[in-house]
Amino acid sequence: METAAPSAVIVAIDGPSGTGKSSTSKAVAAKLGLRYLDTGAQYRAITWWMITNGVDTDDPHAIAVAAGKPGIVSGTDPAAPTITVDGLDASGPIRTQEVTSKVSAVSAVPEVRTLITELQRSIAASAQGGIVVEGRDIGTTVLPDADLKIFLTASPEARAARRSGELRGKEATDLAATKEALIKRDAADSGRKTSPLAKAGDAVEVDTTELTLDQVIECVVTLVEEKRAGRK
Ligand SMILES: Nc1ncnc2c1ncn2[C@@H]1O[C@H](COP(=O)(O)OP(=O)(O)O)[C@@H](O)[C@H]1O
Ligand SMILES: Nc1ccn([C@@H]2O[C@H](COP(=O)(O)OP(=O)(O)O)[C@@H](O)[C@H]2O)c(=O)n1
Repeated sequence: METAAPSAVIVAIDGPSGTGKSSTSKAVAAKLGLRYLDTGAQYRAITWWMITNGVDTDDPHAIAVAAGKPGIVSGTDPAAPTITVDGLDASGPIRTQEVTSKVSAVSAVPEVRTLITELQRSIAASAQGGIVVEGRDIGTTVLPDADLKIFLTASPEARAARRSGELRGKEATDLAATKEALIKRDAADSGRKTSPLAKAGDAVEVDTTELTLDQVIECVVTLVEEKRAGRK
């Protein structure tokens, strides 16, 4: 006899910028009836708060002192994820190039990471039916006991092309500048002392360079279903 309801599953999806983490995670969560958490949005939200409140983002001490002040709330419906800071919708302002250029410095501050990591763990713990959590350190640090860990990669060229396609029309950008900014952010995120961007030893690596988004989604859905079925 087959068992009935699938058990709650926690999926960690990590990787550098433009590998498809957000698009894949949202789609997988929606298909499988799981919640969805964009942890990058939380680091962007705290960075936006620092900028709008005049905190010098080049001063780790000032960032550490202010880290506990903003109230960040993430909505985890994959069809309509939300992020608010002190009750204000931050989904637009957190995507500006100014925030993108400063987020690595803010997210490298240990006090910021401790607070945001606690928030992420409590969100994951309260997601009764399971959740897909995407970021940089989910499999290594935030949820080391996740049922399934995926590490997405893609060539810098493919990632820059995807990002600049997204930015076109919003803010002036060109491919070379996008690629340079992306490589710089990867280096900062991989090189920081506290929970750097890294593949967990037990993560499944998926190179998305030559795959369509649908193929990546299908691949991850299959891996989750295999986990749920207890076949792996
Ligand atoms: N496999 C893929 N092939 C082509 N475009 C993709 C693929 N995966 C994602 N994209 C596109 O690339 C952009 C960045 O994807 P996103 O999911 O935001 O990446 P990340 O969260 O890793 O930064 C989006 O516009 C998305 O639609
Ligand atoms: N788990 C995470 C997620 C994001 N971040 C930081 O937040 C930044 C923005 O993350 P993001 O996922 O929104 O970035 P994109 O890849 O979508 O551009 C990253 O460059 C990291 O500095 C982190 O440190 N740890």
